[in-house]
Amino acid sequence: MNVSIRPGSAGAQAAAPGSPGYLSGFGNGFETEALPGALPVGRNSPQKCAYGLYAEQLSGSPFTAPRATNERSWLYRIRPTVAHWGQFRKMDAGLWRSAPCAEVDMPLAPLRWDPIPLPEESLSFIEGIRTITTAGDVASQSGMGSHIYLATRSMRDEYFYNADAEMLFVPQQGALRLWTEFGIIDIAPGEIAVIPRGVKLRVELHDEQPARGYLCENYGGAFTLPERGPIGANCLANPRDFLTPVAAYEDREAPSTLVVKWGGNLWRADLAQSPLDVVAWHGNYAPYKYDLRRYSPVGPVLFDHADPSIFTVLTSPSETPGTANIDFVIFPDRWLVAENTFRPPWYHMNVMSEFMGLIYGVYDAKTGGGFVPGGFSLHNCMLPHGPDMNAFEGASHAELKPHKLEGTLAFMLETRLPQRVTRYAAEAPQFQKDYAGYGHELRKHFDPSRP
Ligand SMILES: O=C(O)Cc1cc(O)ccc1O
Ligand SMILES: [Fe+2]
Repeated sequence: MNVSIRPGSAGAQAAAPGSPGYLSGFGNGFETEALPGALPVGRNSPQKCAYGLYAEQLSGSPFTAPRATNERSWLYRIRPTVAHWGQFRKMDAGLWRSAPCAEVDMPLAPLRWDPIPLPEESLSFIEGIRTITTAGDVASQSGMGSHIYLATRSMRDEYFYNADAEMLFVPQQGALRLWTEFGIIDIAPGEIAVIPRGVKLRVELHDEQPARGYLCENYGGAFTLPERGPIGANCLANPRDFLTPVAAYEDREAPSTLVVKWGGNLWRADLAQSPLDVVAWHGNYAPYKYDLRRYSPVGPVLFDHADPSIFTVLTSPSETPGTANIDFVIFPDRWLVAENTFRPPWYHMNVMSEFMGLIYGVYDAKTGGGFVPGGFSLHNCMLPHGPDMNAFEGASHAELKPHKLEGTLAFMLETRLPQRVTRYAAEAPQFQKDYAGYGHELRKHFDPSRP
């Protein structure tokens, strides 16, 4: 295979031999070329591109979107995408579902699952997607899907792109190498990657070790950094920690397949070559990765428990300001210092719907067991939830000296739209039937004679 990796612009992060190189920044206008002079200078569409390449624009926003949300890149490639096009046939989507998907009714209750074990069978990333929840409508470009991926084999001559959604990868076990049209991204648990709508890729397993993780399909507005408001110019997720790959291409003529997710269905066509043939590119519409341990949390330094929005890494906006299509929120290592405060999350009901996962460690609202790494929970629109009995009793009596939460990383996908559970998730043996009643373990402490 002819694979070329070559950092293209000043500012590329130094790459160890064999590892990909990256460009730093969020939403920058990047430029990178794997062969010198492959990028046209000062123009996008020269009469003839260098090296006999084709120019192709990939538009992630309408042409007329305001500058702040206008996203597009120019790709200089061996063949334009239209030449990587075969006879597409609808294929079995396995356990991958898209909204709207009203397969089952679930009890009005908090819902939780144990981790789905990695199977022995051979599963590529695409074959191993199991949808847990869907929200909104893929055709109206609003809402999301939450999935677990289980992968036991690498995609070799198999390529994929998602026309329905931007994809947020949240690995929980095992490392992945994402070979994208824009270059190569390596991610491991603790890191995330975002692949914009329409970007082709194949997913390899590191050392062929099986991998499991969470995948969010974002049907709506592209993920962006939240406003920092009075926090100012620093902390939370800092733009420089987002890494976009330098250009790398495959010049590979071999029988291959391209799977496209479009309109909630999967379609497959045969190709005679790799479509990851982009030799150079420039623009602001590109995949990226981020190490969640670089997140600089800001929180209460005197008393009370702030809203979890202080831990927003990325937000997918809806048309209504402050009302996210999806907020991607994390609960990372941090110091708890608040005085005279019940420090874990409070009991609450929320118009937003909360899907949670645990990458590692213990989540401070659920110390009684049951929410374990690889597991997940759903606290849907206006359904009550909060700390379990163990967490409540512990935090109500704890000595309030500064305490560090360490070795923990939970996350939440919080959407304005109610989430529907798939039949697969409802019937999975990992569904915890008794979780619905955890609130009943909370004892009555009321005593009118003790103010
Ligand atoms: O439900 C949860 O555990 C997530 C959550 C955390 C928090 O600190 C405050 C509110 C909230 O919904
Ligand atoms: Fe919550």
